Amino acid sequence: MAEKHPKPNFPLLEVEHFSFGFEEQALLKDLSFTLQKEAFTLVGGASGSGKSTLALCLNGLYPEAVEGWKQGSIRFRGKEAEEFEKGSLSQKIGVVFQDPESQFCMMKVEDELAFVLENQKVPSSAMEKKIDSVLEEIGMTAHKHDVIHELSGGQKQKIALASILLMQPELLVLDEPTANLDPVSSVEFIELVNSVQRERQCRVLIIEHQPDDWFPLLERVLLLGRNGSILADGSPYDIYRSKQMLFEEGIHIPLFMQPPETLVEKQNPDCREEILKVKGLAFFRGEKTILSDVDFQLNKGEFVAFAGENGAGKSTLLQLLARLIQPQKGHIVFDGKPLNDWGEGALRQKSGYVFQNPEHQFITDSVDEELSFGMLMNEKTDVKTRVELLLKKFHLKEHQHANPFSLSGGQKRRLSVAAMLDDTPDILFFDEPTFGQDAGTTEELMKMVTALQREGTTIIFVTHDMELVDRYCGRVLVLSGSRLAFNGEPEKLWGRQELLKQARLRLPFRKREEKAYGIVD
Ligand SMILES: Nc1ncnc2c1ncn2[C@@H]1O[C@H](COP(=O)(O)OP(=O)(O)OP(=O)(O)O)[C@@H](O)[C@H]1O
Ligand SMILES: Nc1ncnc2c1ncn2[C@@H]1O[C@H](COP(=O)(O)OP(=O)(O)OP(=O)(O)O)[C@@H](O)[C@H]1O
Repeated sequence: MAEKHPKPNFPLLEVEHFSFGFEEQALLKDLSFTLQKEAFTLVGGASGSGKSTLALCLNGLYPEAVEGWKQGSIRFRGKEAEEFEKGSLSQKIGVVFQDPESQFCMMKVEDELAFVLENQKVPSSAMEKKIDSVLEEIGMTAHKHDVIHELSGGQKQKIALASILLMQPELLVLDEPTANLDPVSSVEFIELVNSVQRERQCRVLIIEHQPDDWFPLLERVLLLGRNGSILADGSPYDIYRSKQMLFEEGIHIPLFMQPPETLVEKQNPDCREEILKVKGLAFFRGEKTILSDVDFQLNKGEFVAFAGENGAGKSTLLQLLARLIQPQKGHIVFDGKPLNDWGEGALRQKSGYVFQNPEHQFITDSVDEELSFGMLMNEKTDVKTRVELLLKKFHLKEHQHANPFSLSGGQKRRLSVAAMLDDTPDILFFDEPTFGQDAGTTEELMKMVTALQREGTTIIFVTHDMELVDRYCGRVLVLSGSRLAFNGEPEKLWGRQELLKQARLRLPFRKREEKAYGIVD
């Protein structure tokens, strides 16, 4: 196919001795690389290494939009970033940010896309055609008139992509685009990006912790080190072969390049003592049934996952169990007593909740205060030592005085989890605790969670990560069509092909491999 973007003699992007920081602190250090041929490049690196910051510098938002400084240069097609008219570089280098919702300005899909075109001064007479064409390209024609906040996570991600595609970017930067998607939506989104790239002949930079599903598309991997400088830059196979270096930096290695995993021995506790009992639970939002007829019980010390497609009601169920919201029908019994009979103080002491959006949890102005807040409330001793330990375990020590809102996505998530892990509560509710985390932190987090489980804490994870379900969970509950569609061991779920399809779940890597080799039917 003919190249859509003419190729002058200049490389697409040249980053030369580029550094960026705030006050004395350099976040990106002396980066030099050129992008030209490769269709897909993955930018990886430990959480906090500066990947999102790099994306913001590339499209010209930083240092303009913040009080930051920069050294060195970024050139696009031979022209210095600062020589571009305000806002025009972000059309050539289009970034889809980590949280697509932060990108939307309008209520409805077509208005959002029209807004983007308006900013580009496209005449109204030409808008409809462009909107229809981009919606067709991403397979969202049927959703033209939909309200954005009523779309599923995967659909929102597609609309965020569409709004960037309308600017005809030559370089498309996607910052953890599949982190919030259910397993099938995630694969579909990757296929979509692949077809967009082939059709438009643009170049794509993917910022991602988990390289697995992107791997077949990747031509190059560029890793940032914890100190914000380039750690490695080369072909995917060469980079991911350096296992020791990746391990030390806490970077995920593709599953197929890891030694055959021995499954973590799941701790299926003998304990038959019930901690939660749910009967006839139903929850509605207006006319919409979110959950109905949900019955199950959990025992002390179990490690349970809630799985299901985007919008299936997993977070809703978790919030109901933690009494953050009230059901319209049904009963919940917690530790032998109706949930509503518990006093607020006693309930909060017995349980911990990690929100899907970590920012919903922050109540203080600094990382160390955030960690000590609960301890002081519960009149704990040794607060300083306990805080130090958590800072160290969660790699937050050098940010202890930072405002929680200024942290990177992964750091925010680590802080929200760490704030719940000091104690040994009876039950811990986690809404997607591992998304956007590097390998090192995921490992550390799972060690701490399983240690708590050994001490008798019941753990509930809402997760899209089937590897995690496979390795750690004794039980998985699948929500589909507003009902509880499965309640049992993960191994049994992996045998239920139809249900997996219906709930938009995937087999974990281990089972996909077995299937590929004909070991299972
Ligand atoms: N505050 C709200 N107002 C209106 N609708 C909501 C609200 N919160 C959730 N919903 C809707 O309720 C349904 C269930 O949402 P919920 O967040 O529980 O799903 P989920 O399974 O956790 O999804 P995801 O995997 O995308 O996080 C979805 O259709 C969602 O759009
Ligand atoms: N506005 C800000 N003020 C001060 N420090 C900041 C600000 N924004 C980001 N940082 C710091 O810059 C560093 C890099 O953050 P960035 O979000 O680029 O990391 P990342 O590699 O994308 O991380 P993650 O994988 O966790 O998303 C972090 O240590 C973060 O705390």
